[in-house]
Amino acid sequence: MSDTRPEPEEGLAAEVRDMTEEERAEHFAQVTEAVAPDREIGVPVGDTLLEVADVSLRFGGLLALDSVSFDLKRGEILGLIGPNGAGKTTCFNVITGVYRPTAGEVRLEGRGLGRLKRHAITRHGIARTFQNIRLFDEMTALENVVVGTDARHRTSVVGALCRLPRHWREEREGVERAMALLEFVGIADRAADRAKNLPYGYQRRLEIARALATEPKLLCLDEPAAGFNPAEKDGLMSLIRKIRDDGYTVLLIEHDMRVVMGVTDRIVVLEFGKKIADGTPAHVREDPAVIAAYLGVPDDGAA
Ligand SMILES: Nc1ncnc2c1ncn2[C@@H]1O[C@H](COP(=O)(O)OP(=O)(O)OP(=O)(O)O)[C@@H](O)[C@H]1O
Repeated sequence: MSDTRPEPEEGLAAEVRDMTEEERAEHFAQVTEAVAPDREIGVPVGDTLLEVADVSLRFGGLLALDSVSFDLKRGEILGLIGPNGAGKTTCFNVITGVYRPTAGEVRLEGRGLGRLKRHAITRHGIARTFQNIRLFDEMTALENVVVGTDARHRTSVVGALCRLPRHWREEREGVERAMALLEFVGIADRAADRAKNLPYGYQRRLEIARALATEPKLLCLDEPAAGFNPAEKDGLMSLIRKIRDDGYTVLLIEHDMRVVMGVTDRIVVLEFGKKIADGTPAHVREDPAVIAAYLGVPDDGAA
């Protein structure tokens, strides 16, 4: 990938490009507010948001997760790494309700997610992106994000069909917030383009915007840097930090060690479905069990 990273001026809607520096600062403050309306900006790493408690998951004869436990603090960027087949995506799938654990429990803000369905888990505040981009190809970038804001709407189907005032207000607010999100992730200049026509890097950012549209407490990113060149990876790292600084908590699966080491506060390492390490990037990098798990993997290559 060579031409997909937004330059500083790229990704901005035309009217923002024409603004003075002061107007832009004011505008971006409003964008930040619109992107995280209910969050305290700049929340410090704090109390426990998510607990993965003794979770096991069996696929037939394969124990894909074996009594895995870790937690995630509010405002933290946590990396989940491990060699291929270690159980990272399975762990995401358990957290987001795709699979139910064979044993153990996932708790969000102390509350077991139990038998909640996927959409209910989204409503409780967990959103994700996918290893293989999943967008509505024929919809515009803006429409893709508006769909995400729908998860928060309170109008009933009857209310929508009867075009009640709340329905219109929510529609309008949804579009405004979606536009702010496109700007936040740096792709507002292509808001009206169909998703399938966007450059690859824009599609990845669009997935993130759509996930943020559900106003998650926890954003789970599954290999967001896959297929990116080094400059694009730098751009992505800045975006992940910006997302955290806006009050979100981030769980990141990523194969690229430079990205993982550069952006996370803490890292959990899985191998063959078991947790083998949990600590700061500096600690994990020196851990003999982690080094052994990764032996033979090139520095900049797959984790
Ligand atoms: N639906 C499934 N049915 C059976 N086995 C599965 C299923 N999903 C995953 N597995 C197996 O579970 C193990 C963990 O897979 P998982 O995809 O979670 O690993 P991963 O760490 O995300 O790997 P990668 O880095 O390659 O994406 C693997 O052995 C995989 O083959």
